Amino acid sequence: MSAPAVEITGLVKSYGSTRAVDDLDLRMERGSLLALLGPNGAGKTTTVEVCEGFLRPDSGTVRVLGLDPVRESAELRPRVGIMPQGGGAYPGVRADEMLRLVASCAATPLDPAWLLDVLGLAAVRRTPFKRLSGGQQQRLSLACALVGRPELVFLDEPTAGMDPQARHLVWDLLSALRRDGVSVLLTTHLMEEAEALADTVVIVDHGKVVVSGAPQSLTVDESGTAGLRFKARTRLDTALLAAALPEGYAVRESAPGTYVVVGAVDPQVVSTVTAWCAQQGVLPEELQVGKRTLEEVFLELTGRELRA
Ligand SMILES: Nc1ncnc2c1ncn2[C@@H]1O[C@H](COP(=O)(O)OP(=O)(O)OP(=O)(O)O)[C@@H](O)[C@H]1O
Repeated sequence: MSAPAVEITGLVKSYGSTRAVDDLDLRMERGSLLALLGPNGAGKTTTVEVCEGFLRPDSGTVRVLGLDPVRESAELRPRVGIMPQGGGAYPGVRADEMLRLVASCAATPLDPAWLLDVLGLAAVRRTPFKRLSGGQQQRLSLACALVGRPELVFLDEPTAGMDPQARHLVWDLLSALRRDGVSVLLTTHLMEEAEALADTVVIVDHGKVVVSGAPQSLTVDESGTAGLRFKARTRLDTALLAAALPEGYAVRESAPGTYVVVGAVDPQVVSTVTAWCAQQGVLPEELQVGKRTLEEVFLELTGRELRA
């Protein structure tokens, strides 16, 4: 059986006294798309740079396509595509020259003209890199990561700074790659990107995995149902509210002033919650029945906003 696309065990990486990655485990199956989601400074880039072989772990093991990314980098390089954060190129090089140059290093490259077209760059193919907009530079950098037909790609914030139209072009291309069996590991702090694309989302914070799983499984609550949430003043008596509900329901204050009713929601449950709030003289704001967003998952687990 072939090794996983990426397997990380107990990864620790510090910069001086800053522990950027703190005992992180991760497994990514071949042909899947994994999103490392977390706020700024969570350790996403550091994790990816260790996988790319640019940084050595302080401790722990990392295997990419079954290989050690530092010791076996020569074997890995032709099989892996990399889009670093911020990209970069010679300022004077034209978009198509740059992509053709990268393609010339690969055994069986994709057609550069096709890739420029798919990424909405055909009209600027003769434009020097430094004159491309930030979003166009990002797309060219993505094209460079993909043109060699890699088995696995690492994309560090691939859509940062793109307008919604460009972002959707990139999402479509990444979905197509995944359908073709390419393994994709991307970092993002856009939860809608993770929800739209990923088979597996790994939410990281302070260098640790907070939670991981399929987006559909993370966004239902622990009872496996859609759940009910509302906001109100802090420190409501959650035990009292739970007692007003049928047996088996639980109520938590998941973050200060955010309440979650865990259990199957039906009209009677909504009515009981609002009636109980009325008795307490409390207005339940933003009352919501349905799946959580990944933003809410992060908030409930860390007490902080993902975008903060
Ligand atoms: N070269 C470096 N030297 C010192 N500290 C660093 C260096 N690179 C990263 N750090 C620190 O390590 C921590 C993790 O950074 P990292 O870039 O891996 O996070 P990130 O999740 O990718 O963040 P972002 O979303 O902002 O890119 C942060 O506290 C950061 O300041």
